[in-house]
Amino acid sequence: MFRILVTDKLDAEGVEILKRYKEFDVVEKETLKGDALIQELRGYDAIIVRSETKLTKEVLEASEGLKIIARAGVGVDNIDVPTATKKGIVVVNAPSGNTISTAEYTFAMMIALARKIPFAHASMQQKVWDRKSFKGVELLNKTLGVIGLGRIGTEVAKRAQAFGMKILGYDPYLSEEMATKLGIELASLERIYKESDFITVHTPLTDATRGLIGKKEIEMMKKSVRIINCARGGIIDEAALAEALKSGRIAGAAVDVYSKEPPFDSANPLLDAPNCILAPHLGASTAEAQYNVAIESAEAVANFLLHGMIVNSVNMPSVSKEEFNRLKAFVQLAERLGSVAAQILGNSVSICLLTRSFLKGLFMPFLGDTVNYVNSLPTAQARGVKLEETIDDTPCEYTNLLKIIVKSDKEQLELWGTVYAQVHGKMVNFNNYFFEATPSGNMLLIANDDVPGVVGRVGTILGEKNINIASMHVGRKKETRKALILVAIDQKPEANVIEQLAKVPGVNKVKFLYVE
Ligand SMILES: NC(=O)C1=CN([C@@H]2O[C@H](COP(=O)(O)OP(=O)(O)OC[C@H]3O[C@@H](n4cnc5c(N)ncnc54)[C@H](O)[C@@H]3O)[C@@H](O)[C@H]2O)C=CC1
Ligand SMILES: O=C(O)C(=O)COP(=O)(O)O
Repeated sequence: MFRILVTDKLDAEGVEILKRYKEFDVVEKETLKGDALIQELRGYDAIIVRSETKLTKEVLEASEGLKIIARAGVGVDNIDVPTATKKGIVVVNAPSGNTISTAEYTFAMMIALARKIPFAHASMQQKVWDRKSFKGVELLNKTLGVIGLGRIGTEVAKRAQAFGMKILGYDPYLSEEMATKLGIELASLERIYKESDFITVHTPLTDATRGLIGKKEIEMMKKSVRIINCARGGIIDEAALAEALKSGRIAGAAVDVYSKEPPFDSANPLLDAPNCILAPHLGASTAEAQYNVAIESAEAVANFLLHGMIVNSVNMPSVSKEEFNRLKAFVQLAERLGSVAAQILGNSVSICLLTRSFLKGLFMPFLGDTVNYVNSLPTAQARGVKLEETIDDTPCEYTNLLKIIVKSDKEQLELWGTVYAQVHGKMVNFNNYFFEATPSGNMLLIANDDVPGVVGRVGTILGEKNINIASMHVGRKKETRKALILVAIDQKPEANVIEQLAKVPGVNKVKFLYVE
């Protein structure tokens, strides 16, 4: 039975999906904070949150048994992802379910700003019929600066085109070709600040985007500019924006998100800034978006807990269901080869999903269960392991081949594996000894001279000790007259058996291996 905690308000359909599984115990709680969250979280396998629950370093460090955090939305800045990764907790989000809602909302903000609708509404509520104070501007032929051209930014740009706006865009990760296709002119931030009539930000909050627009940037802008932030509080410096509004340096702003939410106890200067539309983080608050993200998150949690399948992870490579099924045998094989390498080389190794699987296998014999698919890569990096991954399409004698080369201070090990019929993972090369074996369970790896009698004597000794041989594979190098025998056995042999085998004439080395 897996325990799943749902905090923040998740659409009922998402909760229903999870409750349909007999394997899940689903508990719904209001948004929890601090100690209450720490206490409650103990013993849960999964948690589903929106933006209100803060899964801080302290909360995650105190958690026990948590395997997956699902964010029913895009931004994961309420989750300490590095701590989750260190603890081996998969973090997934629901990246596309609220894109349209947030893009439409940004547009609603832009038009409301251009036509001063909320201010006119407030005046009407005061029973003032004022037709002079609320003269606005058209969007036609105006320049819109879009900073961050991901899912939401590009949808905003598409809508702006329909309104006849010119779009200047900035996103270090968007190619010129793609921008042109989208009808966006890529421009420097400086040009966007200088030429735009409206500026909207759609980036995540990162060290690079925190305070992206501050006093200096506002100084470059037109006096008539209107600024919109439906992305994350803190991308635009709140004090600088409030000051620009109060001094009339800019025409207006629309803000949905704040550096601290709710912003009331932090005396946010935007609260009493003029010409500023404020909303309580509503970009994704539509029936459609909430339905979409709840289903995406519930399915991600179910697929992970029941099948180990990872989709939309922000700290693990994601694979689709089809890809996962195709890769399953490779993942297992890579992990097993990693385990073989670790036991051969010892733990002084200096050196996609398969790499992580291999690394998991490589570190498990020394670090035990603390290492998993999520933290195997950071574990390797923290130990100074150098990694190189290459994909080679050149045809070879195998339909697929996983080649792994591990270098330690003292030696180098080359392992090859292949998967047959999408399920049977075989090790086919061990340091240029070719054979075909399943690296699993109790095994003896015997390096010997390629002379008659060795295999027989090994079999006799094991038989005398009542150790059953499950399979035996021999790889030979004719040029050096050396051989390698991999013997799968039903139980772990005593140390004296290994000593006895090592004394067999022609045997040079015997190593016991155990692979899950
Ligand atoms: N107000 C609300 O309720 C909602 C807010 N959001 C927020 O909107 C933002 C955008 O979401 P999506 O478009 O779904 O994300 P996305 O990941 O599709 O797009 C973000 C874009 O920002 C770009 N970017 C990153 N660093 C940048 C930098 N330094 N300068 C310029 N561009 C940079 C990335 O290349 C990417 O293209 C996120 O912060 C998300 O949390 C999303 C949904 C609802
Ligand atoms: O998806 C996002 O990034 C959002 O900001 C939406 O937040 P919410 O789920 O409405 O608390």
